[in-house]
Amino acid sequence: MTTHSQPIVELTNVNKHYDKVKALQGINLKVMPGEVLGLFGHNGAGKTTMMKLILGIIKATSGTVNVLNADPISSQAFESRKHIGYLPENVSFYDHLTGKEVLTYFARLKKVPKQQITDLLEQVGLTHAMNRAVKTYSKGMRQRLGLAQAFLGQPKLLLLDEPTVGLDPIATQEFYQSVDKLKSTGASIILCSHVLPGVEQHIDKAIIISGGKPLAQGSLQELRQQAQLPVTIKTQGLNGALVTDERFGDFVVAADELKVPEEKNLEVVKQLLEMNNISNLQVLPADLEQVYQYYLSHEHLSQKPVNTTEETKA
Ligand SMILES: Nc1ncnc2c1ncn2[C@@H]1O[C@H](COP(=O)(O)OP(=O)(O)OP(=O)(O)O)[C@@H](O)[C@H]1O
Repeated sequence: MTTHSQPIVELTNVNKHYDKVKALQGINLKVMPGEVLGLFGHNGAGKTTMMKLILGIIKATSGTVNVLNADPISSQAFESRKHIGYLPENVSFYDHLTGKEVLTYFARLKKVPKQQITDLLEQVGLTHAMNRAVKTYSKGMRQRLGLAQAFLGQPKLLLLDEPTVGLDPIATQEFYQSVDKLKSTGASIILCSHVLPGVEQHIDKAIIISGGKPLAQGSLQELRQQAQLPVTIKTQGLNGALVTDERFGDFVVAADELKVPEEKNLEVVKQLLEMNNISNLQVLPADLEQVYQYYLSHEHLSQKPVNTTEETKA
């Protein structure tokens, strides 16, 4: 039985080569129960390869893969596979069926009680459209139907491959609300994407890969600390006083904006608050996109991965 201290997914020293292509190299990874991992990288970085290894579709060239206490390509994985939900990239359904019929079909395949169908349609906000043909659905509605499909059988592990590609900002937000709801039932989620805006608040930790190699992994806070990215402070009301103030000479990047090393943040905020005419102040830590850009642009400097064994949560 899976206890709370055991990882749901564990990859140890995993390499995957397709002939001469080293699709993954030296991957070490743990995903704990109820944890959401973001898997980030450019096209061809190795994200889908990692998903396929976890699903047991392909075999690692070397290293060990353990998913729900089994090697996903072993015969023992037959049982554990029932507890895995998967939303592939570019999900497609039988367009002439209704949303409810699509889910009924997958529920029968997965041997899941029918009751779950209406519950899940409600959870992803598709109750109003469940009797309409899928061909009338928007891209966002199809993605949400895909998520409901992936969540049939209350999986302990959910794999989402580029789930928000092609979704507008509102649909993306709605999609993540559904993910959060499903996460609250205790499932672990691996979410792979190269669309970063909006993901940040929905993940517990991230791994950034490039050319099959891990560049960094850990909670966002840990990644920010490792990268030593400055905090942005935006001010209002100072009318140019920032630029002429010698104390801020090293930090000013615009008439009302500073970039300050994290350890100086508090000191600078105190100084700013004492200035005449300050009417507002915003402190913004580096976001996921900046963290991602940092690690990719410093790739040549990071010969070895950062934090490959940690499993702390933010
Ligand atoms: N079956 C295969 N045979 C040969 N090479 C492959 C195969 N599958 C993937 N690759 C190669 O492995 C590398 C990683 O591919 P992968 O599909 O995992 O990347 P990805 O990060 O998912 O990319 P994308 O964001 O474009 O989907 C790429 O160089 C790709 O060309």
